[in-house]
Amino acid sequence: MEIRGLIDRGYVHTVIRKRPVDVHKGDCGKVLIVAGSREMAGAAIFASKAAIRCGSGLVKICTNKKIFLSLQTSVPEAICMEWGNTKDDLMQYDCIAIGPGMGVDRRSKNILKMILKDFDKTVVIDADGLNTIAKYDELQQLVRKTEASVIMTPHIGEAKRLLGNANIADLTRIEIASFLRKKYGCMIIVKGANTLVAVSDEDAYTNTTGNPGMATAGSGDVLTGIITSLAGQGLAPEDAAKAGVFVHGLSGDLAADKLGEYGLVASDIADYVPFALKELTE
Ligand SMILES: NC(=O)C1=CN([C@@H]2O[C@H](COP(=O)(O)OP(=O)(O)OC[C@H]3O[C@@H](n4cnc5c(N)ncnc54)[C@H](OP(=O)(O)O)[C@@H]3O)[C@@H](O)[C@H]2O)[C@@H](O)CC1
Ligand SMILES: Nc1ncnc2c1ncn2[C@@H]1O[C@H](COP(=O)(O)OP(=O)(O)O)[C@@H](O)[C@H]1O
Ligand SMILES: [Mg+2]
Repeated sequence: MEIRGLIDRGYVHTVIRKRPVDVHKGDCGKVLIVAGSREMAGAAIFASKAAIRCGSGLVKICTNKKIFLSLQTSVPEAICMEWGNTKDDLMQYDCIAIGPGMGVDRRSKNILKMILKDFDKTVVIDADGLNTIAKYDELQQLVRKTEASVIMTPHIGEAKRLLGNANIADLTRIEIASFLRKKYGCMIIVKGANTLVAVSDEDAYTNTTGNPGMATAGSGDVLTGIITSLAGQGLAPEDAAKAGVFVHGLSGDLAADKLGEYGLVASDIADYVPFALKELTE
């Protein structure tokens, strides 16, 4: 695997376009985000707020009923759904995200299994979605076999778990991506300063946006929402992954210009997504 180039503004301009005047919400993607739990409502809020702010026509959140009220207060545009109802026809969605703050248990395993078996568009897997896959061989096989285009978004700690707790401390980002790619055969985003996006066994790209202010709880959940939204709006999985990390970093940069790096929080990144998209489509 080699770094083929940088993810820069010039490239992102070619994949995120100004909206046609006659567009309607049905054209803007219907996405499902499986996220959150009683202890971690925030993760579901950040991901769904980012997805709606990134332009999705409809965002549905599948989560624990106990956090419906917090979600509906923080992101009233999103529709809440209970875990048990995930069987509701998955193919109606243009993209599905799974993982932020959902916990690692049998229920997480079962939902992942269902999505990987029954869905054939883009699936973004983050956080506890990745931790659950790391725990069950059966899911690891399914990631390799699924017809869906899977995008995994690990930070270094999650990457280590996905590689069976191997010692990866001395590996470069590209070596980590390469091992993950060999094991899972899907698109891999290794997060952190200069996030790396590995789109095939040969090709990887480095992001050029983002700042240390983004080292704050929930900023990865925002990234999940952005990539999911872009894939749901019709970007090819590879473009959703690459443009998604760029838009995420640019939103963080615009937020930091205004707020500085210390006080920047995840909700700010989601709130600045519209400004990043405005800049990119003007
Ligand atoms: N408000 C909410 O609801 C929020 C909920 N959230 C949810 O919390 C859940 C747990 O997710 P999490 O990422 O916080 O914990 P976890 O996977 O154990 O990772 C920590 C381990 O990984 C390592 N590590 C991490 N990054 C690294 C790096 N860049 N480079 C190197 N190492 C790195 C780190 O190592 P250390 O720093 O200790 O050396 C440590 O061992 C998950 O469901 C998530 O969605 C969050 O989204 C926050 C907001
Ligand atoms: N120093 C940094 N520079 C640029 N981006 C960063 C930096 N630190 C963290 N980020 C970004 O913030 C996000 C953190 O995601 P993650 O570790 O999953 O956090 P959380 O689980 O709390 O949401 C990633 O997109 C990562 O690239
Ligand atoms: Mg995370």
